[in-house]
Amino acid sequence: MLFLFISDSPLSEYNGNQVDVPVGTQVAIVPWAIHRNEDYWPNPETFNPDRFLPEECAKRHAYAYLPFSAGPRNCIGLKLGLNEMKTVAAHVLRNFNVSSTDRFGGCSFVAHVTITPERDYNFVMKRRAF
Ligand code: HEM
Repeated sequence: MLFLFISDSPLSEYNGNQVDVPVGTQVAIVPWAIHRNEDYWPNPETFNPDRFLPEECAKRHAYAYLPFSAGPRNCIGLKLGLNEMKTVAAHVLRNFNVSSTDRFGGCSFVAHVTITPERDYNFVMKRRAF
């Protein structure tokens, strides 16, 4: 799926395999919107890691999930980034109980180069006893 922003016209959505793009068109691919498209991600705001089971991934369009972009100019740090995140998450969760009074549903975000929380969120980290 490709979202086209054509000049100042409203967002148009295209669901086929090819589209004619007029000269001068600015094209923006919006992963935030793609990752919340109910056609690919039912209840998109629900935390459901099972979405990423191999058999579930096989059912989806290859470009339905684009955190590292796709194609010849995708992120060269993809594997390093994923491994770093898993390593940090494993170390933190192994050593700390993490809680928060903030709820994800109450979060709001602003669009910068990357999408950023609008404000700080408080977490409590208590070292786990072994
Ligand atoms: C969670 C971590 C990361 C995310 C979500 C991420 C995401 C992305 C995305 C979406 C792009 C494409 C940007 C575009 O369309 O122009 C990109 C490109 C790139 N990323 Fe990452 N990235 C991450 C980590 C890293 C790391 C760890 C490195 C290097 C060690 C890296 C190096 C690059 C480079 C060099 C490009 C440009 C590739 C090119 O234009 O051919 N990224 N990244």
